[in-house]
Amino acid sequence: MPPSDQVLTVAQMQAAEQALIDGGESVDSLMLKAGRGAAEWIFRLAVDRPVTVLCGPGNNGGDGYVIAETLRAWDLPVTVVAPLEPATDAARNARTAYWGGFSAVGHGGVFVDCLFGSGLSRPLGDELAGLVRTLAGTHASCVAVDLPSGISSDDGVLLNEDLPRYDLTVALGAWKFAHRLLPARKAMGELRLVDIGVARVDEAARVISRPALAAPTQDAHKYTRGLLAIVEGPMPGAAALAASGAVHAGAGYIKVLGEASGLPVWAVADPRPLDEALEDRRIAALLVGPGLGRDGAAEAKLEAALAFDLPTLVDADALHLLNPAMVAGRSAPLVITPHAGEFAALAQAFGVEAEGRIDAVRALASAVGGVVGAKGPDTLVAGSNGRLAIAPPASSWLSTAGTGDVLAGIIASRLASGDDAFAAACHGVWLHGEAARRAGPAFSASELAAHVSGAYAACL
Ligand SMILES: NC(=O)C1=CN([C@@H]2O[C@H](COP(=O)(O)OP(=O)(O)OC[C@H]3O[C@@H](n4cnc5c(N)ncnc54)[C@H](O)[C@@H]3O)[C@@H](O)[C@H]2O)[C@@H](O)CC1
Ligand SMILES: [K+]
Repeated sequence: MPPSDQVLTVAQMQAAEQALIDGGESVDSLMLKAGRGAAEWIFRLAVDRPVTVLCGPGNNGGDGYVIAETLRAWDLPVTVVAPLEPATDAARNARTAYWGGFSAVGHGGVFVDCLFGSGLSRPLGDELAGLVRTLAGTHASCVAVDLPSGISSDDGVLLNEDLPRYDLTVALGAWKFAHRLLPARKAMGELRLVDIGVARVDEAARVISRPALAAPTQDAHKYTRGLLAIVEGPMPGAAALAASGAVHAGAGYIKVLGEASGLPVWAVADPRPLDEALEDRRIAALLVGPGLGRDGAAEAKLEAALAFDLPTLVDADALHLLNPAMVAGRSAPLVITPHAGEFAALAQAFGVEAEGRIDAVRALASAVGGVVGAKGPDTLVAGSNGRLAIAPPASSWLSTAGTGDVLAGIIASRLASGDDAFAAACHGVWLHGEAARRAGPAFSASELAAHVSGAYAACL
């Protein structure tokens, strides 16, 4: 089986294919594996309906001829639409080996898009884009092979407007970024992966999967499990929500540095001046930002918190105050969790200029010297060393107020429990997504927090 959690760039995919070719495969043999693997999924979807395969000029088109011939041999009615001649040897060979018919358009059953895959370098011209739309509109089901045509593989950007939605996308050899990132992911329907023998690529991005977490040891006490201190601001509800997320995610003791009115009874308030409160040597990790405000007092609190050089998560309001001087000279782990708006403010404060979202997230992690959890419907986690992880799709019900505070509490709790910063962010993102799945529809942030322990139980 291919490593099903790895996500490859086009360049990494080409290098992986080259490694297979160096090991004795040929492009033609890889195309046969890819095409036949895809044909199996299409056969299941088609049942006995006719199939129209749209074949482009490159190796994605070559896959299309293999698919068409395989389905034809399995007695499905198949036709090929080929607006462009094959332009690679492997695609030409695959076309020669196809014994079925051609037509200008097909209609009825299943449309299989093999026009372009990872080699698409520019938007589809009007004629080709129109053909894809027509075929999608005249068939009951649509399947994309490797990628829907018109999508940029490395960042999931749509190169054309009004692209069709597919029922199934069959990825070949490995996931590409477009399979995991919006807006492309929205167009793909169900995702399946065909094994062509691609090996593990060490430096590849990963999809975040269920972590293996430990239960407290027999001799554990609240301090060995980790004391998380949350810096309170003028909006204490946010700190309380973060505390609720944190208590279910591993830390043994949650302290709120402030007046902490309205806190749950299990959280301990420390109303002393922040400098004094931070002297507590038992603090294993700090969370600063939720409900902090953005005024001078908030800035002073953030500065004081970061100066203690403890494992720290900076979130929410504090992300609008963070600047390079505050993180210079720190050596303890740092995690920041900006949503898109906070990310833009940080990119400006840290002078980050990058082309696409992935490069920008990596560049910010490097500039901050920590881990960035770039929150959104397709959350990315980047380490300052270039490591990258992508969250699995999560419940859209997470789009409600306070869920970010809960996430901050969960990740900070993992930091207090001893996870390294990258693991804390990945584990936290997974627990948060799983808690949302368990919470079902239309939950409040506090209900979400209550489901974190169930998500944790799934990791034991
Ligand atoms: N390289 C390999 O060993 C394998 C590749 N496979 C398939 O090969 C695909 C990649 O093949 P290619 O690199 O040939 O790429 P594509 O098949 O995506 O097509 C690239 C071709 O289309 C042209 N092109 C790009 N954008 C265009 C546009 N907007 N309008 C018109 N022409 C355009 C390019 O000049 C090139 O000739 C993968 O997605 C996968 O389906 C699989 O068969 C497995 C093996
Ligand atoms: K395609």
